[in-house]
Amino acid sequence: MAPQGSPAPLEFGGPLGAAALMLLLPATMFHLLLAARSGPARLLGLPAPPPAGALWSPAAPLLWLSWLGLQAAFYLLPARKVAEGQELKDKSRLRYPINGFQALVLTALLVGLGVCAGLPLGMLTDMLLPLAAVATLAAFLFSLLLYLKALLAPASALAPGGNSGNPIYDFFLGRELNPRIGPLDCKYFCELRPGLIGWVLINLALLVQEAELRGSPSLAMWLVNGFQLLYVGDALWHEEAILTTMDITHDGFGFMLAFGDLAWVPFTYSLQAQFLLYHPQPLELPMASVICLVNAVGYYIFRGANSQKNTFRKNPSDPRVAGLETISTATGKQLLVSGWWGMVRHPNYLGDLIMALAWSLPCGVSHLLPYFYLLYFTALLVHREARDEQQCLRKYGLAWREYCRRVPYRIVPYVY
Ligand SMILES: NC(=O)C1=CN([C@@H]2O[C@H](COP(=O)(O)OP(=O)(O)OC[C@H]3O[C@@H](n4cnc5c(N)ncnc54)[C@H](OP(=O)(O)O)[C@@H]3O)[C@@H](O)[C@H]2O)C=CC1
Ligand SMILES: CC(C)=CCC[C@@H](C)[C@H]1CC=C2C3=C(CC[C@@]21C)[C@@]1(C)CC[C@H](O)C(C)(C)[C@@H]1CC3
Repeated sequence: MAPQGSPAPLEFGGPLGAAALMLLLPATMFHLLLAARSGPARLLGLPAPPPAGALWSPAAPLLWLSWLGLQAAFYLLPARKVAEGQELKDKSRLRYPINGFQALVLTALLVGLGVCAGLPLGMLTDMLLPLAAVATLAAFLFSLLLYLKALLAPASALAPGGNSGNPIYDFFLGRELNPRIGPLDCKYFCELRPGLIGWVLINLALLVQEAELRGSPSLAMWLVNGFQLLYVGDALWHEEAILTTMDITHDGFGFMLAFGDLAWVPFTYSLQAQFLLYHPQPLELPMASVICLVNAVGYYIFRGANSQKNTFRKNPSDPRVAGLETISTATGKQLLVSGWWGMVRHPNYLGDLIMALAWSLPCGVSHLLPYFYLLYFTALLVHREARDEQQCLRKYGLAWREYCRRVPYRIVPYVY
């Protein structure tokens, strides 16, 4: 265990790993976008190269910037609540507007009005490659600006992780913990608004385009749209909960999150809907009902576990959690050892993975491509679990070891 106060150990394979990821992640994203459009739709193997000019459109930067501007404007509107973040190194707490769900509703109203006025939403699907190119470029430029901005930031504003002194590693992980431009908190804004809401908008455009091509959207397309809308709506409804995640409290804002939020989430998380537009899949009602049940079970575990921990962290005496068994730690905080958090050490990851399976199943079993999200997400959560484990061991020491003894499985009971 690294002693408290020592420099954070290098993650993601250090500078070499960070450099490789900065090339691999955008390459994978474009590979997936092209594979979804190609006839064989192979996850592995090279898809046909895009026709000349398919990666660029002069309208794309304008469209993308307008989208970012619109979401920033919604962020700055009066909020139903202003929440305080975790205590920072200098003992202060930042304030965050809780109006993400409002931004989703306003976006839906605006898009609805646009469609009634003749906006060709389905045509957005032809712009996905150029928009992904703009988002990738923007993520690189934005990360560079954030890196330079951090040079002027006080030491107390720097993240525990992204300040190793190696420019490649620090550019990737992000140096400043909570960079702000005026009232806009860049990381909090990017993590929940343009990418997540953009994801459901892309899904909707794919559904509209399918209806235009084939007369009506398929049942599979409805399911994928419905499940992912529920997931995004849930994230925005419980927006305040993100303030305690490691992305906000531990990770700096660098290329990893900028690219992840602005490009990776909207363009790769919509892969199932993209696949379905180009490769329609038959789905009968009985199978659809089973898939809905799988999603419902996943959501029940995901929401139950996340809400239980959030309620407990806000107020351990809340009657909904007061009866649960706990372990005391030297920091004064307690750890739950019964309820969802007594079943495995990351029950919320288990629920999230079950939902990920339900999002791929409507795409049938003839192709591996729509299962990319499940495979990637398993790798991401296994790695994230290991990172969180290290951080908890550093925070809670022996109490964490005792928790691991009492709750031996990490994500899947009796398996892992
Ligand atoms: N769709 C996607 O791409 C992604 C989704 N997610 C989802 O985001 C959600 C949040 O995940 P994440 O931020 O990784 O982590 P968690 O919400 O699991 O939070 C981990 C933290 O919870 C606290 N904790 C751990 N065990 C206990 C316990 N027994 N009792 C009380 N508190 C405990 C610790 O913090 P402390 O003690 O300081 O409170 C720990 O650091 C998950 O549902 C995950 O599936 C995450 C990444 C990507
Ligand atoms: C491969 C790559 C570029 C990695 C970067 C990782 C990011 C894509 C993810 C890190 C944590 C995330 C979270 C969500 C989306 C993906 C990223 C940004 C999240 C907003 C999805 C909705 C959930 O309900 C959530 C709010 C719990 C979640 C928070 C973490």
